[in-house]
Amino acid sequence: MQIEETALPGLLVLTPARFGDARGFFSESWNRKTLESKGITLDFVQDNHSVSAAVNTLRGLHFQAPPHAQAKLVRCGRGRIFDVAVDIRRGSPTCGNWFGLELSAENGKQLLIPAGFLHGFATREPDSEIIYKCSDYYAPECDGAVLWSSCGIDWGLTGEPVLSAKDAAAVPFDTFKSPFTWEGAA
Ligand SMILES: Cc1cn([C@H]2C[C@H](O)[C@@H](COP(=O)(O)OP(=O)(O)O[C@H]3O[C@H](C)C(=O)[C@H](O)[C@H]3O)O2)c(=O)[nH]c1=O
Repeated sequence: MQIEETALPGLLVLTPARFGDARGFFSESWNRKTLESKGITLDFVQDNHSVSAAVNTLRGLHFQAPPHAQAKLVRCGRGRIFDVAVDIRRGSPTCGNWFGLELSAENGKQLLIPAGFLHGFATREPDSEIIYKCSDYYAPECDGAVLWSSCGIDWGLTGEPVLSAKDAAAVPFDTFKSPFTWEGAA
């Protein structure tokens, strides 16, 4: 398991080992003990799985507010996505900053997103599949969204995004009031 820090504190890129042979490969996509041995102690309770048919499908930017904030461990099971997290922890040195990277079935990379971040992705291939672990259960009453085009993110779209009505009508970042604070803030 390779673990890389990013410019946003707490946001990590994980690359599990792959054991290849003539049949293909085997990989432990998640192992609690492995993460705990690296100091990552998240208690995941729900797995999510979505498939997006069209290229340039954009889902996000979403979060769940406390008391049901979710950390997520995101990977791509088929195709290719550009996965994005935005730091919305008030008082964080990188509050308002975003990070994105390509997750694909081929590169096997994962994004570990702590609570306190917006999450979204745009698909780069048809029928791309995202699979992600969440550290709290779905709580629609705590569900929130920020407009995908209001955070200065370079999504790398090659056409108009395919959006849900909810995402198309989300609040712009500059009027959004984050429910998260930076733990280390004085
Ligand atoms: C998130 C969620 C949704 N649902 C139901 C609610 C709706 O009837 C249906 C589609 O939900 P939504 O349009 O919110 O799905 P996405 O647009 O893929 O949202 C997700 O995409 C972004 C990238 C995320 O990180 C979040 O996990 C999540 O917000 O699934 C559930 O039953 N359980 C759930 O945990």
